Parts: sequence; structure tokens; C-alpha cells
Amino acid sequence: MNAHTLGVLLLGSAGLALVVWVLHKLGKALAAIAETLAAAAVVFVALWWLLKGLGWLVRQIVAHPRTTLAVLAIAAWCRWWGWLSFLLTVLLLASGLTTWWWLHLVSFDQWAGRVLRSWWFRWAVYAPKLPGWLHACGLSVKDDSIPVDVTVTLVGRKKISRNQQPSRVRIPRVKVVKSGPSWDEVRVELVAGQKPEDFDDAARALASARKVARCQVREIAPNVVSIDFQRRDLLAHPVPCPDLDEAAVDLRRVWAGRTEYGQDWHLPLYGSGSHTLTAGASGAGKNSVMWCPLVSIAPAIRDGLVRVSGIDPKGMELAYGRGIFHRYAVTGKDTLDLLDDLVQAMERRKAEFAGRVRTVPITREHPLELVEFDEIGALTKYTDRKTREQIVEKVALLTTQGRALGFTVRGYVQEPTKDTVPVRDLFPRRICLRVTAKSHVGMVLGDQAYERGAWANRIEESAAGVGYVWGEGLREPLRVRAGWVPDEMVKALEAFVTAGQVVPLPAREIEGGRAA
Ligand SMILES: Nc1ncnc2c1ncn2[C@@H]1O[C@H](COP(=O)(O)OP(=O)(O)OP(=O)(O)O)[C@@H](O)[C@H]1O
Repeated sequence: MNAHTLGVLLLGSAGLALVVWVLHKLGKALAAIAETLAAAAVVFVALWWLLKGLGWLVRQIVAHPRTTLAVLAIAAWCRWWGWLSFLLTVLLLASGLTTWWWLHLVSFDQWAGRVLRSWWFRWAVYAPKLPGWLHACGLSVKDDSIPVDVTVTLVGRKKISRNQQPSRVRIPRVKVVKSGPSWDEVRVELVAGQKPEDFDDAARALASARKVARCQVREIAPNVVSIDFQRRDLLAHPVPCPDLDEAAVDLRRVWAGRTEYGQDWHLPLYGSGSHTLTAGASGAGKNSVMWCPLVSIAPAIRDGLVRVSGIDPKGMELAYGRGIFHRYAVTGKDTLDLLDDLVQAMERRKAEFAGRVRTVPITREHPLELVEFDEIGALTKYTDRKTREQIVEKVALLTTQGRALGFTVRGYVQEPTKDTVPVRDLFPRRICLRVTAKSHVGMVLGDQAYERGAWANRIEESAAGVGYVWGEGLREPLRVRAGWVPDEMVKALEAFVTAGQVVPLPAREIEGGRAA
């Protein structure tokens, strides 16, 4: 090997060593950069998720402030007083609520049950499931269904612009859930492009999705509808009126039918809140509201503790049980005589008891005078002016002064306008059976009754005897069904109270319906 070759070899080796050294340094530098980048990426991703999580949490807190407060309160309780005391308090509360439920179902449900049920249904049913049902029933709006813009430029070319973002589905938002004993009201806010009628068309599909028999839609505001689901109906079948018996009678609490909770419904015929006005369209079942309490107090009528007077402008309904009525009137003149007689009796009683008692005790000498005024509108609107004014005056006297003296008036009307029944407001207790117009509900039960769930205009024709009561200790309108009194029972009642003095009609005629 000569000197030239040796020099080349040495130079080559030195160059190679330099290249290896440079590559080594470069590799180290790149590894450091990659490591830094990876660390930065991990930190960035972690921060991104943290921010996203925080954003979600803030959204939840804003969207569900009550739940957030409850969770915070529970956490604070457990932190300061321990989880055992919290558990014991929950158990105590639960047993208190159960006792209340057991003792008085209606007041429990109206004050606590429906709040708890609404909360539970919102979380467990409507918030998670309703969006899916609405989408499946065609009640969502897809952004790609927004029309495409077509622009004609100056050079005549068409430019078609589409939204390139992925299509988004917009679904009505659940605003409020209210759960009554039979119905759930779910208020949703419509999205742009929807109208309340879209929901009307989808009502049956929504009922199937919720697996309930009925679903109805109400427009609350131009952009808010209430989707009402009927969960159950304990009043779907007629409620039989119990047979006549000798049981003791409490005139302040007379059995009249059943409530939507499946419990007994009682009405007072004596004392506070006994004057009652029942409104209902033709065939709504007003007569069961009249007959059923009379059947319940049959022993008191027979024993002379209750004296029933009947005003029957149609001359049909009450005539079928004519023997039950101590006084009976059909025409305007007869009605005036009947009311005159009652007002005079009231005046006599007033003179006898004034200053001695605050409420006249009911005895055979001073029986409860119960007036059943069928079709009150026929005589307070559709008679001559003089008779009409006198009838209104007498009814007003009896309803304003009669309570403490043992005089009770129960009126029945088809059209509950002030024009038809000028004394409407003098009846402290009102019952609204099926009516033909939404406005009638407010006229009978008062403002806000319809909004609070007394949907009497929606009662089906087949549900005769079903209606709503409100007020008198009831926080929310209560759906009731009057006990059904068949024709044979009216005859049996007549025979019972007259001790068989009235000759019953032959069975053939009874089966054929109520005779005049
Ligand atoms: N409580 C009830 N349960 C079941 N069906 C009932 C009840 N009450 C009434 N019905 C049915 O409805 C029909 C009409 O009832 P009802 O005569 O009481 O109506 P109404 O309101 O008095 O009508 P109108 O004002 O025309 O006399 C009855 O013949 C009966 O078939």
C-alpha cells in the first residue's frame, strides 16, 4: 500500500466518522423534537378534553339548575354530616310520604305526587326518549332540507351553493313536563319550519310510540305545543251506583261516584258548598249527578230528614220518580209557586232560629229542603221576562241565605253562560261535565280551569257522567264520574222512600226507558 492509498483511506475514514457523528447529533436533535412534540400533543389533547368536559358541565348546570343544586346540596350534606344521616333522612321522608299517600291519596298526589312523578317522567321517559319519537314520527327538521340557493350571475351562469356542513337534525326541545293522575302534559318548543298542525297529524303515531291509548295536542303559544299522553283511565267504564240500603247517611258527605284515582267521590248536600251547579251538554249525564246522591240518601228521604223538591221544565226526567219529590213543578208558574213556598218556609225558619243557633240542625220538624232544578236555563232565560226575573230572585234568595237554614239548591244547565244562568256565581260548587266549547269550562269552573287540565270539552260522548270539579280544597281540577243510576233503580228509590205507596210501573214499561 503506497502513501497515496493510505492518505485516501485515512481521509475516507475521517469523513465517514464525521458523517456518523453528524447523523448521531441530528438523530438526537430529531428525537428531542419528536419527544417535545409528542408531549405537547398529549398536553394539548388533554387540555382540549378538559375544556370540552368543562363546557359540557357548564351547559348541564345551566340547563338543569335544580338538579345541580340538589347534587351540590347532597354532596355538602354528606361532606358535613355524613352519608348515614343523609340516608336516614331520606328513609324518614319516604316513610312520611308513603303514610300521607296511604291516608289521603288525592291531597298527596296534588301536593307532592305529581311533582315527583313529573320530575321522574322527565328524566326517565321524556327527556331521553321523546326526541327519538318525534324524529321517528317526522317531527324533526333536517338542515339539508333547506332549499338550495340558485344565483344567476351577470354573464348568465348559474351558481348553485349548498351548505357544505354535514346535515344537522333539529328536534323540538322539551320545556316542561307535568304529570297528572291520568295524563302527562309534555310542552315542547317547535323548531323553525314546524307548525302546531304537524303535531296534530302525528298524534296517533306519538300515542303508539309512547304505548298509550290516546295522545292529544294543544297549542299553548305560536311556537309551543303541549303533547298530552293519557297514561290510564280509571273512569273508562260506568261506575255502578250501590244498591239501596239502610246505612247511616252523612248529608255533608254523600256518595256521588268515583274519582280518577279510583276513589269514592262525595258531595255535600247540606252545609258549606252544598249549592251545586252542574253544566253539561245534552246527554252528558247530568241526571246521574242528580239521581246518584238521592239514592245514597234514600233512608234520610224516607225518614223525613230530607225533603226533595223537583223542578222539571221538560216534564220527563223527574216525573219518572215523581213519588220521591215532596213538591214538583213543570211550568214557569208552578215553579214560581214552588220557590215561593220554599222562600216562605225559609223565612219562618229564620224567624224561629235567629239568634239561637248559627246553623239549623236537621230534624224531622226541620228537614233539609233539597231543590233539584233540572234545565235551570229553560226557566231563567226562555220564559217571559216577569216570570224569569221572579224565578231568578227566588233562586238567589235560597242560594244566598239557605245554607245555614237547611235549604240547598242543585241546578243543572246545558249552556252555562251568564245570560242563561244569571245566578251562576251564587252556586259555590260547580261540576263541569262534557261541554261543547272550551270557553264553557272557564264559565263553570273559573279562570285557568282549562289551562290546569279541566278539559271538559274533550270528554267523549261515550263517557256520560264524566266531568271535572275544582275548588273547595282541590288544588287541581279533579276528574270524576257520577254513579250510574238505571231506570229500575229510580223506581226502586221511589218505592223505598214512599214505602211502596207509589204503584210501580209495569216491568215492561221500565225496561223500555223512562216514562213520563
Ligand atoms: N254516570 C253514567 N255512567 C254511564 N252512562 C251514563 C251515566 N249518566 C248517563 N249515562 C248515559 O247517558 C245518557 C244520557 O244521560 P242523561 O240523561 O243524564 O244526560 P243529560 O245530561 O241529562 O242530557 P239532557 O240534558 O239531554 O237530558 C243516559 O241515558 C245513559 O245512557
